[in-house]
Amino acid sequence: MLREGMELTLKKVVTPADTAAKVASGALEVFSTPMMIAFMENTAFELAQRELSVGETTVGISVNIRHMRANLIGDELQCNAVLTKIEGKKLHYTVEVTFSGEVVGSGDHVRFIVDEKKFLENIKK
Ligand SMILES: CC(C)(COP(=O)(O)OP(=O)(O)OC[C@H]1O[C@@H](n2cnc3c(N)ncnc32)[C@H](O)[C@@H]1OP(=O)(O)O)[C@@H](O)C(=O)NCCC(=O)NCCS
Repeated sequence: MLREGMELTLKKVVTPADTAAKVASGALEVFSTPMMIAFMENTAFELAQRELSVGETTVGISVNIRHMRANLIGDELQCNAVLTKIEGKKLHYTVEVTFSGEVVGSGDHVRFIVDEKKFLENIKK
């Protein structure tokens, strides 16, 4: 069962697929902001998914993130997500990525609990 205050920490090593040059968010071979946000979303998603029923999942509906420190391929990062507030189907998180104890990026993220089948059926074509 989901409870306010739950948290999860995941690790990841920066790979060549994660760079700004690779995902076209910039020119340099450094850890990209979109892949940092994907790591934050993945941590928040995993935290919720472990507690949901079969057929339920979460989708991301909001991110408000700062990226404060650059990283190179091979750096081992940690992401911590804390479920700060449950508001009906809305799950509010704080997320923080660190490298060697220094903050790489942080911010707020919101996910929404959906029924997988209904969500896909409701997408307008
Ligand atoms: C999640 C989603 C289905 C909610 O739509 P819905 O079921 O019609 O629900 P509503 O529009 O009534 O919104 C429910 C609540 O979420 C809020 N909300 C919905 N989308 C939001 C967004 N993008 N940012 C912030 N709040 C949002 C609404 O303001 C509402 O808040 P309230 O209950 O306090 O009034 C819809 O926003 C959506 O499909 N978003 C895209 C998600 C996505 O594709 N993510 C990427 C894949 S993981």
